[in-house]
Amino acid sequence: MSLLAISDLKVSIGGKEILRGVDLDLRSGRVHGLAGESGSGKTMTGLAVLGLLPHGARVSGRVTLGERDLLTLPPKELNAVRGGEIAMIFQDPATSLHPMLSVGRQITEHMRHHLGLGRKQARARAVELLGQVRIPAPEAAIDRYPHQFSGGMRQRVAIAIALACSPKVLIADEPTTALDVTVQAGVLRLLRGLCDDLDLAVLLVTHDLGVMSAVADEVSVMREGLVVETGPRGQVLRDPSHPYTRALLESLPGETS
Ligand SMILES: Nc1ncnc2c1ncn2[C@@H]1O[C@H](COP(=O)(O)OP(=O)(O)OP(=O)(O)O)[C@@H](O)[C@H]1O
Repeated sequence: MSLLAISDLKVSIGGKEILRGVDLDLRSGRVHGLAGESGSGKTMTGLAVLGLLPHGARVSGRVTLGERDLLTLPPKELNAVRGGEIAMIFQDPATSLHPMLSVGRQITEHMRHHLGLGRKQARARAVELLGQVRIPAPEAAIDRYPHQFSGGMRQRVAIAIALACSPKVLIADEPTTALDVTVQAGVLRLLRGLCDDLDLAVLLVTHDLGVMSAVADEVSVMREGLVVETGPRGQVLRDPSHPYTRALLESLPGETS
């Protein structure tokens, strides 16, 4: 059964149709890959789920989490869902983390705000989270600042912040694109492991079908604001039914699955 269901999601900005009726189902304990060329609407889909579309965007359709349609939720309730039940990580951890605050502060602020934890409790949980994302020596790492970590470690910190309130859904938008190839696999393995261990529903947005083939259970392919193909990874990547998916696969240099 789907945990988060997106149906007939349409978004237009300034009269331009960006999403033209997107359907996607996310399930707990599954990584759902969302592929497609640049500009196809992958990021907008993630932002629409979180109610973070650019000012002036018009949106219709349904985004249901349990009984609730997130598109019609009052701002206060949506705010509680965002960061609480649904979290997002972005491509570049250098820009999503605050440079002047220690990583511990960034994790604990989030928990104190959403969960109302006390300072000591929040710090203990932050150490635990840093361990969970495999940051070495978490007790010392908690007092460091983002620039004192490598790119891969910074993305792990961003993941720890995203997990702080025990979300059910994690939207990861190109989480390894800005990283050195040597650390990409480790971050993907971490995401896969967290999905399995925490029973998270993960939406993995990427233009990289190689990344997709490494971790996704299901794959959807977007083109020009529509999902043109959805299915189990093996089927979509080995035996695609849509010509656009075939063209994407043919543009890859090597084997994908
Ligand atoms: N703030 C904005 N205002 C108006 N149009 C926008 C805005 N941001 C993005 N768009 C347009 O929305 C469309 C979808 O963009 P989106 O970022 O979702 O694509 P994407 O598939 O994630 O691409 P990429 O892989 O390059 O991130 C594009 O045509 C883009 O030009």
